[in-house]
Amino acid sequence: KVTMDELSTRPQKFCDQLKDRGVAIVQCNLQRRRAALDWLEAQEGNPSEAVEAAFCSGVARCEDVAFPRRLRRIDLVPDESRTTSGGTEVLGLAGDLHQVALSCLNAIAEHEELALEHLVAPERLNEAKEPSLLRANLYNSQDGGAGGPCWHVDLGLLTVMPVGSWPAMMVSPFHSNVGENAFVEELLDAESDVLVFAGTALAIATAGLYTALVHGVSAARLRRGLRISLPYFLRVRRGGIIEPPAAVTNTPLACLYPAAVQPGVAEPPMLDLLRFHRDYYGRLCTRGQVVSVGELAENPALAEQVRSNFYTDSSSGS
Ligand SMILES: O=C(O)CCC(=O)C(=O)O
Ligand SMILES: [Fe+2]
Repeated sequence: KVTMDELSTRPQKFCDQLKDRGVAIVQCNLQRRRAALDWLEAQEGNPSEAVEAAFCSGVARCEDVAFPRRLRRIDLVPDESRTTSGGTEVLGLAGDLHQVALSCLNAIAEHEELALEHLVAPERLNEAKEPSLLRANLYNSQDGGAGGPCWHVDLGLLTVMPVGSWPAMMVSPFHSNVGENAFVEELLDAESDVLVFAGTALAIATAGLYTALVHGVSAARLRRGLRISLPYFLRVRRGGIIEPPAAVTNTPLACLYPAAVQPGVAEPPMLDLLRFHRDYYGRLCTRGQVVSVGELAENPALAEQVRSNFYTDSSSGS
């Protein structure tokens, strides 16, 4: 386990763990976790408008989704301002996890001598399509788990995740050194530890030095009752441009797993993610079947579907 102090004093320890196992464990302040879970649990049956109304505009979004499985998602961006009613602990937790995520990103930036900090900035939900946010997933135990574990990678730079109501997340055997236990949350002290792992954007920004962790959620373990998980996603800000590290510009980035790479658009490749991944992985990924970039390129009908149906952003231009 890595302490918050060690992130700045011994960044290599954290970076080695992340690279070797695909996931690192960081000890931090999780005082608000329990109260946040309690508050969220009470929101299960509330109308989504009522959940959002507990926060200032642009801070919360509550959606009941059916894909890839039936669940309620409460997204919260860290925000200093007061809640209008309740929800203080969960908003505070979002802020705490954001700080942990930034410290982790800084450790990578320092150890790898890469400029990464400029890629992130606080944004409200109405300012960016997919800003950095805390996502409370409220899984319905009636779902049945027909979708299986829904293997996927997260789209952002880093995901920081405390233990949910109980451990159910599995890390995939695709990652080389994951170890014996696929249920990595079981390695955590719920009161003080978070899992940290990379998403697609970090894989691109480091030219594959760090790879996105393939993970999913055990359907069997969701049948125990209402389970809440609390991942915090640190993402590239709107307009943030990732330039692959100079030393490795010849790496064929398209093979690093990211969906948003468009080979040959610029030399050396310049990538403006523009929140493409969420659409790609979140909507085109069926039952964990990630569509490859090559497949997209060879299938004009699919490409057109992505362009016209998913890749629209009326507020674009910044
Ligand atoms: O619920 C979990 O444990 C993991 C959730 C997750 O992977 C996600 O929301 O991207
Ligand atoms: Fe995930």
